[in-house]
Amino acid sequence: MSTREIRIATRKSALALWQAEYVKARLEQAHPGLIVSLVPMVSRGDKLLDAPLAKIGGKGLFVKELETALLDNEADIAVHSMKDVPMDFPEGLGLYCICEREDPRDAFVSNTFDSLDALPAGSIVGTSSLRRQAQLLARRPDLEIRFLRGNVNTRLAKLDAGEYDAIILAAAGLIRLGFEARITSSIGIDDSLPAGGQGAVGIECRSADREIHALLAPLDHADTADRVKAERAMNKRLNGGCQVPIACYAVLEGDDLWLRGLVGQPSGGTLLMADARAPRAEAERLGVRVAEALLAQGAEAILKDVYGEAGHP
Ligand SMILES: NCc1[nH]cc(CCC(=O)O)c1CC(=O)O
Repeated sequence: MSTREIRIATRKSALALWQAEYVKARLEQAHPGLIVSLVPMVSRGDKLLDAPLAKIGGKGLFVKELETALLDNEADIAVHSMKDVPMDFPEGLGLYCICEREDPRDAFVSNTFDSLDALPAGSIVGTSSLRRQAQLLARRPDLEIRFLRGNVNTRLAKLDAGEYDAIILAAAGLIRLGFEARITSSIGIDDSLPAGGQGAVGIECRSADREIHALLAPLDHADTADRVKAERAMNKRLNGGCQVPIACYAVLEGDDLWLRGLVGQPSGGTLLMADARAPRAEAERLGVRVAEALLAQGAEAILKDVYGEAGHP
């Protein structure tokens, strides 16, 4: 029996729907005649919009409902922003495709100032990412970080309402939603190391669905997949995700991966950094190596403080 229809589980946010539509279009293009439908659902992370992610149970907040739909056979694949995907999957599910990465950088968005450096002392910057906060304050301890969550449209509306002098968002989300013109300036990788997986879309499905795996194969982008594999291996070793002050970013140099990693105090007082290179076939070992270099510098104590405040492991 051959698969004729694929049902995509997706969150209902504009960005999630964009990503699901993107996967649908690419599947239809690769497999003429295949019927692809969307199964939109609300995740816990979408319901609890006014709490800091780190305080409401952290990892997996955006993917659990989608995974349940896969396990209950209400959908066949789930499309995720890779930076929101936990390191481990429920029994019977796995990640079978990583699509080509969009711009991985963080973006500075302001209606008044041209760049981070142009912000006067005391300016109010909106972000709820401890990773962005730590790196921002390390460079500009004179800025005031103010809580900002919600989907991309909500965050831009809050900036436009005058609640912040500037906000920081992932460039990828802005570009995908057609808001590229709102990017005042892109922040260099060195100044704001991204979250593992930032800018990449991944597809999760049932491990036993061989036919689905084969249908997804044309969408897989090997370069992105190896880079993200190294980043996720580092996060996994540090037990981290996108809700903790951990950053990492891998690039290819020929057939070698160069992985940079960072763990920071949310205050910006301490930023630990490490990097290493390895053949791309050893992506996972590379991730573990950089994580261990960070642990050797004391990353565990910093992360323990953060988890302690957040009240989860
Ligand atoms: N944590 C929310 C989230 N998950 C993925 C993106 C952006 C797109 C991406 O990184 O693929 C965002 C928004 C943001 O950080 O600005």
